Amino acid sequence: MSAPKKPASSPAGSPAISKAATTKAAPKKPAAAKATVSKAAAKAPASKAASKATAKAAGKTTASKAAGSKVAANVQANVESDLAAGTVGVSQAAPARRGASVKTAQTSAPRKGKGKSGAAPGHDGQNPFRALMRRNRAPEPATLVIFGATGDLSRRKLLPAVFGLWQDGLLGSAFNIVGVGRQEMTDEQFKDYAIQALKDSKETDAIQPGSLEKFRELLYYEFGDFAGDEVYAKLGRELDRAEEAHGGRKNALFYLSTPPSLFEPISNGLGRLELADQSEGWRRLVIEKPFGHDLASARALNDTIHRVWDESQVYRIDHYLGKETVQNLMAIRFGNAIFEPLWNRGYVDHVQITASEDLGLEGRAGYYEEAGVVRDMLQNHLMQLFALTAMEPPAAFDADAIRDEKVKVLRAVKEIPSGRVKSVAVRGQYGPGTMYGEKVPGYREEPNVKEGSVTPTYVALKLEVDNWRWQGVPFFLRTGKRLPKKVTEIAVVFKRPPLGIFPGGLERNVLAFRIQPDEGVSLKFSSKTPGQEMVLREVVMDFRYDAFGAQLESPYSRLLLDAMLGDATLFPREDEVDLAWRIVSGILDVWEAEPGRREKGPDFPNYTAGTWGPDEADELMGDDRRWRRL
Ligand SMILES: NC(=O)C1=CN([C@@H]2O[C@H](COP(=O)(O)OP(=O)(O)OC[C@H]3O[C@@H](n4cnc5c(N)ncnc54)[C@H](OP(=O)(O)O)[C@@H]3O)[C@@H](O)[C@H]2O)C=CC1
Ligand SMILES: O=C1O[C@H](COP(=O)(O)O)[C@@H](O)[C@H](O)[C@H]1O
Repeated sequence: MSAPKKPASSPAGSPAISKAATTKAAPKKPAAAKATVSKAAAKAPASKAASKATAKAAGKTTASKAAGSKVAANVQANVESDLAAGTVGVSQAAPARRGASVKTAQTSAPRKGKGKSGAAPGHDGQNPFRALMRRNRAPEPATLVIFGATGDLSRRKLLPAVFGLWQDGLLGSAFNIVGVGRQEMTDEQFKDYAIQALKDSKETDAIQPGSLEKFRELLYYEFGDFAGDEVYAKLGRELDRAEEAHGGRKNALFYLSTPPSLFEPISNGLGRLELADQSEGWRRLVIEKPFGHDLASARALNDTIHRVWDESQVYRIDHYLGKETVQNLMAIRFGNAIFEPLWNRGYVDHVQITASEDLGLEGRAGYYEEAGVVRDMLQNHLMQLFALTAMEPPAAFDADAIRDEKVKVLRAVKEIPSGRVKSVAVRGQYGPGTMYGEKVPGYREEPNVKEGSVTPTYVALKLEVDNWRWQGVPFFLRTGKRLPKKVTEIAVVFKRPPLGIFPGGLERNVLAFRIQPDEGVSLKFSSKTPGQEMVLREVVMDFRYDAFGAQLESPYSRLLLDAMLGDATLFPREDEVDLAWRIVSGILDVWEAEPGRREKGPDFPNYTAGTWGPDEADELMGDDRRWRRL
């Protein structure tokens, strides 16, 4: 059991932990173990279609930047010249508190896969905004335990996110990772697997020389049947080993990156072996989405989890809350005085929230056939975007103040009983079509989708909020797969001017928060066109997030670090999840009624891949409003 203490070897100067070869008995195959490493290694890192689409999106980013309007270009130029002149109020003298590896990152080539560098330099070639980009707290020594470490999410997102944090020196000293899975593997085999995953993932930061070798030393693996006790007993020994190695407390973050059917057995197993007990160090549970299949199952899951864990130990992850620009929505709303006075029924005509995806099913039929777009995107990501847009200003920027406000506004959403579904919600499923000049199959032709499937891949929804701020202001939400492009945006559309004294110019102003790609904020307003006539046209004032010259971090790295620091601000609380399910459950009840009880089955497919969804979605907006062209 006694693991030798190993000298520091991380780029951040963190002591790495080494496991004595004798600490693990020869692997014994558990009942549930079904494959060997070769199966794991055989899994494709990312589908061809996905990488192609991403590459296209990256290409488009550059193209659309170049094509920005003159106004946009001027505003951008102003921001950059302000930066260069140092007139933006950011102290360049602020000492860098991060480790050496961060300094290297500031001056080194852009990170792999993120496609963003574009530093706007100050006098000394450094972007002064970068001085603000640091975390002043490091987590305590801890073990990150990833259940489902051989899965797609772990391979493509989690391991790269942890590696990025570690390489940036943000994980403090004595951090280590235990992967847990059902496949029989030795530590060495898991290390090989994880290092290969880092090399393959598009999300991995630029790898500093020697980093992978050092990171490898932090990785361990355990396997077993998640329904039994043995695997949790082995985890207990891993925590003893980590404590001996770094002399800290036995802090542990358990990340459930498994199919949802395993959330309860794993939570119970950790409880049975007393691994949720915090007497020897903090213990936290991160749970992936989907959190429940409907309101009843989400409540049952919450109850089961709370038999073992206190709510303060539970971190339900919604990766949209880890996106920089989602957080920037709060910064802009509550860090400025000019927006809040307009943010209400007096000035706002309606709000549009769009999360369109160009990707199709990506081989996830097993999951998606059960979930569909309502559970996959609407109940979680879009409801969170809605809540952040519509909530009242919190009294403080802390977990409970923010989550209390989100809960209040979710509670104010007008119920959607079965009888109202038809008038406020539109569903769709894509048929065959063309994306980026290539033919793509319809949903029903995707591998492993049931013949004649009625699973929706598109939803548009009109939400009404019964409170003083938003009475009479509709919120239109839409999301779908195989739409023409990947774009997530929140657009606050203002009322028209009360009187038109110029030819033209009675357009609605729009404040648009671009969550991804081309992250930023733009304001559309009317301006006089040059010339003798008083003729107005719409122009756009554009702030691009890349003016900061920083690569955007992966949402998973932000959320993992927050969970390790015990900051739950960006994690939905139990009551938020419950309310979001309540809002969508009327829709699910109608759309998933037994064929006999259904008024009329959906006429699927009802939109062509590569188009903006079914026509009914336009009708949902009414005569005087239309979806933004994105
Ligand atoms: N993939 C993604 O992009 C996203 C995923 N998520 C969520 O993350 C979680 C994980 O997803 P993902 O990684 O795609 O899922 P995968 O199906 O790729 O695998 C998850 C892991 O669970 C293991 N596993 C599966 N079934 C069993 C079982 N019966 N007993 C023991 N272990 C099992 C797998 O082992 P093995 O390797 O042996 O099959 C693998 O290690 C899910 O809750 C998903 O909804 C959320 C957002 C995005
Ligand atoms: O959670 C999910 O999100 C992705 C979209 O996430 P994004 O960060 O790429 O916008 C979606 O494709 C997937 O179906 C869903 O499970």
